[in-house]
Amino acid sequence: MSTFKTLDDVDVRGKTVLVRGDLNVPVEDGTVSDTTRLDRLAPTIDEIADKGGRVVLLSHFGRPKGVTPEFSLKTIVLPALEEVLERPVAFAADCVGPVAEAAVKALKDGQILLLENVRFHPEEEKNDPAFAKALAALGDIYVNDAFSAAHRAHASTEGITHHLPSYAGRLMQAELEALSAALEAPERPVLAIVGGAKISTKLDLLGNLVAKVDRLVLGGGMANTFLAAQGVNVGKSLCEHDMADAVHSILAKAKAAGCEIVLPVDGVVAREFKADAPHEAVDNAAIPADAMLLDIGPKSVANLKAVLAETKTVVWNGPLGVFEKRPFDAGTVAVARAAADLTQAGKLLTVAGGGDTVAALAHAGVEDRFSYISTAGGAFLEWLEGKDLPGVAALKR
Ligand SMILES: Nc1ncnc2c1ncn2[C@@H]1O[C@H](COP(=O)(O)OP(=O)(O)O)[C@@H](O)[C@H]1O
Ligand SMILES: O=C(OP(=O)(O)O)[C@H](O)COP(=O)(O)O
Repeated sequence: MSTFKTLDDVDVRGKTVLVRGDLNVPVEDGTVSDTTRLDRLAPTIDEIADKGGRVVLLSHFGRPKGVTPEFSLKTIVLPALEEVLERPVAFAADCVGPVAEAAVKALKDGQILLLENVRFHPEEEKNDPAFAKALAALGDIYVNDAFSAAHRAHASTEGITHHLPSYAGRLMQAELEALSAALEAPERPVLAIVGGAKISTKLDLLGNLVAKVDRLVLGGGMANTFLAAQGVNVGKSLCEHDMADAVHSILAKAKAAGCEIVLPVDGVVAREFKADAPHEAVDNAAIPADAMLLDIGPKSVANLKAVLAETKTVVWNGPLGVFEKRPFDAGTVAVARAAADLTQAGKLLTVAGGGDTVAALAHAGVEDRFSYISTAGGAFLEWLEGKDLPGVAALKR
């Protein structure tokens, strides 16, 4: 199998290096609530800058529809990045065209420039060849250090590699090595926990994941979507009602593969999406039509603790509830701590990842008590399915 080139294979001195990072960090109250993705990207940026390369950073942030100030990388992410790097980072208000070109031209050896959100151009997600070429025109070489976005065949992760010598960054290398070491031959039973808010974009991967794991526990908006597809009235909960067919197809695949799907049996509901909103725990059959499920309930937590006790390997992406708003963090925190305790007792191997998942595990105080924490969520699960991730495959070409 051909493998990719790394920073060991190139002299970056005096070169303009386009570095694709994943600066899609969780934000709470106008600040970055978890800097893990920045911390883990920093060694690649430092190495290139210290060797005299000119670093031009490319990233997406959120899922904007066109240019929206709320998704600018300038306001919240840029200051956090400068703090992590402990060096100044210049900024250009566009990632292609004259604004970007002028900012790149002004860069000196060892300096760093961040370009505005690549998703402000719809051509990014379409992997438009002309847009990929325009990005590539800004640099001499390309380094992909965004493992967590490697499941996307976008212009800044895939298309650009057709135009520039391409290398893997240190985080990309480290993630692939760590995940292979932990999960190449996992001890069974293997349990996957998938929660969170990204539903339709993660449903596809569940269909394959059920063939790889013995049990699949669902929480968050993903669980709501499964419950609704099975006729449970989930009220005003986060749910993609039009995904019922996809859900039934996954349930059929799980059955054929002998994978047990574990859904919540109860939930914590509230009528307002805010911390300390009046709330109650109810069984699935009693979810009020005007309320939202914001966490799994105590019976579901007890179930999951029992399931964990008979599991050898856990892979986890997506919080089980709205962990950012107390007390709706309780389910995620309880399950995370139970998994961490079993890990520390040497009874369980735990691998978790995802921007918000890492923030949730840090909130639970267990980020150092899992076996491995990945910066990636969806990408890590797709890697686990055995898929050749487009962003990684492009580096191997
Ligand atoms: N029941 C729920 N209702 C609404 N949002 C939820 C629910 N459960 C979890 N979430 C939200 O899901 C988000 C994380 O989802 P996602 O982006 O898929 O995870 P990750 O970034 O780890 O891959 C969190 O902001 C959390 O508040
Ligand atoms: O946060 C990310 O993925 P994750 O939610 O699976 O951890 C990546 O930045 C990819 O973002 P996307 O799912 O909008 O392509």
